Amino acid sequence: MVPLLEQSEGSIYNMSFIMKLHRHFQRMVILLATFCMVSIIISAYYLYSGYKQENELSDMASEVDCGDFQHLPYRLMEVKTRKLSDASRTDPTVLVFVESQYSSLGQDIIMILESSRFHYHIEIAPGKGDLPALIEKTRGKYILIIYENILKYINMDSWNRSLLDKYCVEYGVGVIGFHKTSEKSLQSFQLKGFPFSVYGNLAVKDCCINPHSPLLHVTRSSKLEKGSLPGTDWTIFQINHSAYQPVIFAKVKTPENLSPPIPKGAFYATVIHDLGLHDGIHRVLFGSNLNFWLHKLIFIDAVSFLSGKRLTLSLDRYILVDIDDIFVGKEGTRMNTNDVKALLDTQNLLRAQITNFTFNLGFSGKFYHTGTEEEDEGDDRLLGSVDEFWWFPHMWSHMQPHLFHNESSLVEQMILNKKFALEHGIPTDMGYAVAPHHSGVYPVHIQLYEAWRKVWNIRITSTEEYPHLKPARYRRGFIHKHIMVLPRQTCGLFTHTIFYKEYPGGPKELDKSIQGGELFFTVVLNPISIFMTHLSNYGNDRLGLYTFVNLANFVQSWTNLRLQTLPPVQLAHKYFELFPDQKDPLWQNPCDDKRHRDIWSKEKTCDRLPKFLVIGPQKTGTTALYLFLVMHPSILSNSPSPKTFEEVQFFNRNNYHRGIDWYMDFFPVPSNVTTDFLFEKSANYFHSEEAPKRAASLVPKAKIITILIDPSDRAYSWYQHQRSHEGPRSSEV
Ligand SMILES: Nc1ncnc2c1ncn2[C@@H]1O[C@H](COP(=O)(O)OS(=O)(=O)O)[C@@H](OP(=O)(O)O)[C@H]1O
Repeated sequence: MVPLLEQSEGSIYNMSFIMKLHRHFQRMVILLATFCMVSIIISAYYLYSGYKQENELSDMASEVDCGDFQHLPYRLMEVKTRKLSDASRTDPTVLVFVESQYSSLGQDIIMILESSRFHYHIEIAPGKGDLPALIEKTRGKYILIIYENILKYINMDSWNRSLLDKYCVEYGVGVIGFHKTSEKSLQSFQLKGFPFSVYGNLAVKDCCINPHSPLLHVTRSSKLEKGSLPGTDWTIFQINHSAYQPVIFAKVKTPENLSPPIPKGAFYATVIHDLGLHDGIHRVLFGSNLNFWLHKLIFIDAVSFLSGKRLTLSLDRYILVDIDDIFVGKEGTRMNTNDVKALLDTQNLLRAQITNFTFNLGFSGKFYHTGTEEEDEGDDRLLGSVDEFWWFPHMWSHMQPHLFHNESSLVEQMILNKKFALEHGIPTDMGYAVAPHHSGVYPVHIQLYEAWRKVWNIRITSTEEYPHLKPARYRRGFIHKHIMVLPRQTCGLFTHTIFYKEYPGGPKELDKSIQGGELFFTVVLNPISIFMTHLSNYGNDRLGLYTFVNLANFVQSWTNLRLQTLPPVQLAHKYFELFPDQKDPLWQNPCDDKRHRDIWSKEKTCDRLPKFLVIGPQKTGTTALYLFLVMHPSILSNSPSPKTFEEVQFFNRNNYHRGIDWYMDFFPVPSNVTTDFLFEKSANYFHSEEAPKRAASLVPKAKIITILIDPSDRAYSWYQHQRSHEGPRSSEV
């Protein structure tokens, strides 16, 4: 028997064990419950803060310098976009809806498309949203749609909008639009159909690029771009949906009066990308125009991305820097030995950024050693490093070739320069030459072409003048008499730009041009840029070195472009490989452009061009008409051609490549330019594919005469003609 006490002790012991167990269990339950609660709270916190982060992206971003990308909010991670459909079912033409023919943003859009050599079609955006035909047979007519004013797209009537959306989805076509607020617009509103708010009429500053934006191609996400952005009418997008990605951010400068208020110093998207996750259509919206250079760059990339890379610029950029007149310069403005040393050092420095970079030096031997003592030593230092550079000849005495009517005197001048080159070990086989002031290159002075070939075996030259100096984006190349003429670009350095402080328009103009201005976009938009600079840009303040070092730095910081240099012959082949359709020239009247007239030989005239053309067609009585016309005392025609008799047949076939001197030689010099009428009859201009554009270019004001008769009469006459000439088709008729 267990004693009671003991019994009770035992039972007490048992009881306390159970109670302990119970307490432990209770504690465990409480602990577990607490743990669960804490987990829930933590999860809720993170969920909430995650949501908040998405909603208040800009607030988070405001605390970081966007150059430090690892601290930027999670939304800036790589994203999956909806794949663009096969865009090859559309023509590579952009449909641009502009506000008016003269609207400035519309013109900027067109300017970039033209400079990129993309095809486009312009429509004035109608109020209701009526659309042009988008499909031809089963093919889409447009690869991309651009709205200068995105509100025209957003507010179009539902019928047109659903048509456009259907087209975009079916053909994988994206939309680019610009939202620019005016003084009248609301400061804050919801963009109809989009899950984000828009704030307008703002000034913004300090901007950076989302490095994970799938749009980026040419553009490289770089450091924070400090400073105010142009204009005070910016729109910013406050996104709270993961289907939209910011592309560019900027801080708001004037947020005081905003309702609802937004934090000062926060980053907000000025460009957003609708990833197409919602309705299958990619859209890129700009909260301003294209005045800001980074918007221009992103616009180029948006066109590339949304066209499935069919309207895209390659990343290779070839740059050739010519230094003209390396010995020609006023005493006191030329290079001394230190300048030459700096030239060599900079050339080496630039090679790190521009593969194979080499300055291309042009020389006129007559001016060697015509500076001060120090400058003459500079000349010798240049020749002491002759192998470090590429060289190209000018005229011996820097004369303009169009002043030489006689080819043999041009040849003489060139021989003198060649002798100088041989005496000083300057290479004579580069195949490239440039003429002072573009003289003789375009408009073509045929004597120059002939002399170049004979003396130097020149195969390449360059000019800014074809077809005209301005607009620069229309400059083209051509091949004439086996000489490849490449377009030259303008870099803003001339004989008189020798001091930074005295740069035209103020020194900051040069910096602006380099940092996202004209010079920068010249490189971005032209696969090949040949720049002409002058000796005096490398002495004095050495502006030439300043310009190209800073340009290369800027291009490298903000783009993915691969800069390189090629010797002129290879460069020319590359050019016509890229632009084969430019090989054939299109001649213009040299007297229609003042700059061209100035470099057109005084011994030649522009008056020996026809005022009207009888274009055929054949067998319609053109010979009879020709004979009747020449009976008139004021109507004069060409002298006969040995091969084609009264017809010159210039515009239709290969005679065109003989040049305008050849053509004009057929015509008399009119005794009275106003009352005399020169004309030409070539009956096969009528069916020539080339003749219309060639004639429109050279004689744009010429009247055209054509004779139309009953086609069966013409066919019968043609049949007789073929029979009498034993033509191949006569027996088939
Ligand atoms: N005044 C007048 N009115 C109408 N038709 C005329 C006139 N004069 C010539 N002819 C007829 O035109 C035919 C020759 O045309 P073309 O001179 O244009 O021929 S060509 O293309 O230059 O070879 C040729 O036609 P066929 O005789 O039928 O061959 C000419 O007879």
